[in-house]
Amino acid sequence: MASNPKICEAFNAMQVLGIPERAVKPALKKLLDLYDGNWELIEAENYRALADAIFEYEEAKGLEDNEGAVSCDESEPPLKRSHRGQQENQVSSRMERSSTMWLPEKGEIAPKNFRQERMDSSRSSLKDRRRVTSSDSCREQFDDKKKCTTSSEIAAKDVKSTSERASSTVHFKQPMGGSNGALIIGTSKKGLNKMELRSSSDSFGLDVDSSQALTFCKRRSIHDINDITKGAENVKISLVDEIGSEGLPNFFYLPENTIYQNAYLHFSLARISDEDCCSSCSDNCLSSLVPCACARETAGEFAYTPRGLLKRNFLDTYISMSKEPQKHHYFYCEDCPLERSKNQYLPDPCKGHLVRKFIKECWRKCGCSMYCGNRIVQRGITFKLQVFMTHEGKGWGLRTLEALPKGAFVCEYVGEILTNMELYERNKQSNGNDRHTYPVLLDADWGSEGVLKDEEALCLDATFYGNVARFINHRCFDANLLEIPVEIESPDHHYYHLAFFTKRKVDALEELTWDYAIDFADENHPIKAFQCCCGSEFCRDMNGKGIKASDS
Ligand SMILES: C[S@@+](CC[C@H](N)C(=O)[O-])C[C@H]1O[C@@H](n2cnc3c(N)ncnc32)[C@H](O)[C@@H]1O
Repeated sequence: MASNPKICEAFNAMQVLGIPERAVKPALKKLLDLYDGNWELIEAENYRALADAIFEYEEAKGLEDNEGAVSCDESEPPLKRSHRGQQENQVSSRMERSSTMWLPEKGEIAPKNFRQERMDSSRSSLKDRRRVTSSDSCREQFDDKKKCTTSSEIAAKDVKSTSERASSTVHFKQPMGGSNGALIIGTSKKGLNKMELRSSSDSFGLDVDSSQALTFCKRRSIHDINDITKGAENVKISLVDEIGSEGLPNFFYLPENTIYQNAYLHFSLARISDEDCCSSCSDNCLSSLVPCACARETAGEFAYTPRGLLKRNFLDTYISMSKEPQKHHYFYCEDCPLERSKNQYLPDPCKGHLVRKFIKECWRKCGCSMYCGNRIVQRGITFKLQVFMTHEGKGWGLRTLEALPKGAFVCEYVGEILTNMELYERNKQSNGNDRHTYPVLLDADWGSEGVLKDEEALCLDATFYGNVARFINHRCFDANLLEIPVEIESPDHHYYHLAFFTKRKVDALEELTWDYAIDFADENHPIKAFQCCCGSEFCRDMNGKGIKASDS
């Protein structure tokens, strides 16, 4: 072990991940050269650059090696010190490749122990592996991550179990916070109006076997941690992991809801009647003396203030609906699409859907401008937000980097638009062991029409494709956000946007949370809810970890 404490710490950090000193040494030397001895860069994000450099070094060595077997012989000379320009080239070529990932050959049957399979195949020949770009099917990637069972929840567990195994195969895995499969929980008087779905995790991994060969199962990140939206939003949204416990989450960033397959959505100007738009308005509807037709949905009053915040009376109504849903109006379907999706032939009776108030924004058939005060949600995210690793064991979370006023629009819940049938099918394929995300049911207006067809009963699932809202964690009762249905392009309410607004002032760096309305006591819940560690003194989970905000 080296005497320099910095080096010792680096070795220790890598050892936790199962990487032996001899593999760390050359890469560390190279990095120190490259960064002119700047340890801060090496230590950042729990030695992420070092882990990456080890991979690069071993990969390069593996390619040089005809057999593909990578030797970790300590007697090997360290890498030649490269010329600075050369190193910069290496860095940029690495960045160019950063959106690629390794996948098994098409048609290969998923091996039971995919980790071992990867180890073997990378040992036999790196060339054998197929390089796939991130534009390849997202689903393929999610399916694959199950096989390359990685997780750093994970690393510790793996290291322990591997040290117990004679083969002493150890794994360095970076998990993704992604998910797979889903299950609908319908809005009921019990307060369940969300659907839950399982997630699994991984990103890339490195395996070391007893023959001392280092092989890698690396998944190139599909994310830019400086801006996970990849330029899709008005603002950049960074991702930080001060704890260093997980890899990047596994999903594709989607700034707008997008149809998965069967959902019936038909936006057309012809379907917007004169009562559903304000074609004779101009500029800013909020400044006219008489509210225009677009305020009809909200009883002739605009929901937003001239400062772009939700008016207090609207906010109070929505807060009351989320706190005491039982005091509000429910609709019971004659033939409930949600129950139908669970059992087509003998559906259970409808459990009830909370009737919600909509906000209607001006849209393309309206005469006003994009700066009209009645266009808030459609203008997208404006506040500085950040995805971060929570300390309470909730995984990734979303926080604001600036103070937010009460009633401010933060972001919408964006995901794939699925029919309930499709979501139910997804859920059936879920292995049920992983972190759930919470798809939402778009049932705010199911009561207003007769029997809804399957393709009209919709939900949003941000598991595979979604925006920052997929990182918003649950908090019982006193969450700082609430979700409001917003009509923009479709007057029929089968489809609408679900927008998050602040319930109160929120401080800079505070985590943003919403109440998923989970009934933790519901034994019949088809998927077991997580153990809640929201920290709220009103936490509903009797089995929760009971971590109060002040404890963290
Ligand atoms: C919509 S995702 C939120 C983002 C998630 N934390 C991640 O890392 O991707 C919901 C999942 O986050 C975790 N989670 C959210 N709120 C939580 C809470 N209060 N306590 C424990 N886990 C929570 C659970 O695993 C839940 O299934």
